Amino acid sequence: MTAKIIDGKARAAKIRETVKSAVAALKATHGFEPGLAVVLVGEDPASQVYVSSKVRQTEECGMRSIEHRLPADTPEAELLALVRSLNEDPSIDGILVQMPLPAHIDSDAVVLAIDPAKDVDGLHPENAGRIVLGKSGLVPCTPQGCVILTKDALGDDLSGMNAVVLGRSILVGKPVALLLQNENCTVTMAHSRTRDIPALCRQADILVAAVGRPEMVRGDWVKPGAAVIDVGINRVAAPEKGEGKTKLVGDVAYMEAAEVAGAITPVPGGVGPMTIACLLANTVRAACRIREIEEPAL
Ligand SMILES: NC(=O)C1=CN([C@@H]2O[C@H](COP(=O)(O)OP(=O)(O)OC[C@H]3O[C@@H](n4cnc5c(N)ncnc54)[C@H](OP(=O)(O)O)[C@@H]3O)[C@@H](O)[C@H]2O)C=CC1
Ligand SMILES: Nc1nc(=O)c2c([nH]1)NC[C@@H]1CN(c3ccc(C(=O)N[C@@H](CCC(=O)O)C(=O)O)cc3)C=[N+]21
Repeated sequence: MTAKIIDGKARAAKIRETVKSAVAALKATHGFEPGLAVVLVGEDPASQVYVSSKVRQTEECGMRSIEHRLPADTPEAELLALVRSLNEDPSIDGILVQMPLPAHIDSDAVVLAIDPAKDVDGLHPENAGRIVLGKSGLVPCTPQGCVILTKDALGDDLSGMNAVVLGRSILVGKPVALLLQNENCTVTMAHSRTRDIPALCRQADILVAAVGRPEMVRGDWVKPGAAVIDVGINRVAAPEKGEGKTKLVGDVAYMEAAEVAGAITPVPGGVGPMTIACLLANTVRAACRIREIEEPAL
């Protein structure tokens, strides 16, 4: 079997078109443009790339984008003060603080300081709690993207399917597992202490890999016909491209898994672009909820 490739890049472009139309309609009927603030502390090169694409895509959708780049040694108090000023700023509807933060900053304290109504990353305990309760809040972007791509592959009704989620981080693994449970999947969460992960994975109709281990999931871990959602973004050496060259690989050994799976997301071009598209959609949702106006279907 050769898997259908789930084109996250194309799906993300479609979401951005919908967001763009929704933003134009809000401007015409309510006279405002949603605004997103992205905060980056330090000079991590990968983070700089993501932040630049977030800014560009926000503007392409007709929204306002504000970027704050702070030096790596910024005191926690200063970052907290910035977050509070963004909370108060009526031109800002969404706040994203890029993770990870430098070690001297307590990231829990920073997330807690974000107004939950503007928490477009869905990381504030209030939004995290809403997912646990199965209530609608602001849903974290990468997990939202994973569910959309899964439904594209398997159809809207995921009831009764076995899902295995590798990884239990606050940003990805845990919320993905909860969202799939809210879709009536039977969900198993695996992590670094889980026994016999390959056998567990072979039970999965939906296999989500979010561990940050390059190509950890092998072809013989995949149930024939399964949907494989590869969240991992790992930069590894690529000597075949020349000395000192690198490439991006996922947490799944793509070529092997694609021989067995029914559908699979590539890296790059899978979950990554969906994350940013969902961030833009969340910013529009936040802007509408803050103003108590009807939300467009996104
Ligand atoms: N596409 C996108 O938009 C995004 C991609 N990413 C990528 O997704 C990956 C995961 O990110 P993130 O969740 O933030 O990572 P974290 O490092 O925060 O979490 C990794 C999780 O994987 C588990 N884990 C690590 N090694 C193993 C192993 N050998 N066997 C089983 N479980 C293991 C850890 O277990 P334990 O809890 O026991 O330590 C942990 O729960 C990374 O490659 C990251 O770059 C992240 C965010 C967005
Ligand atoms: N508060 C917070 N929220 C996040 O959502 C968050 C974060 N911090 N920290 C870092 C991770 C990582 N992340 C990605 C976003 C887009 C791509 C993406 O667009 N990737 C492209 C290619 C990227 C490239 O070529 O380098 C792709 O997979 O096709 C990847 C990864 C969001 N994260």
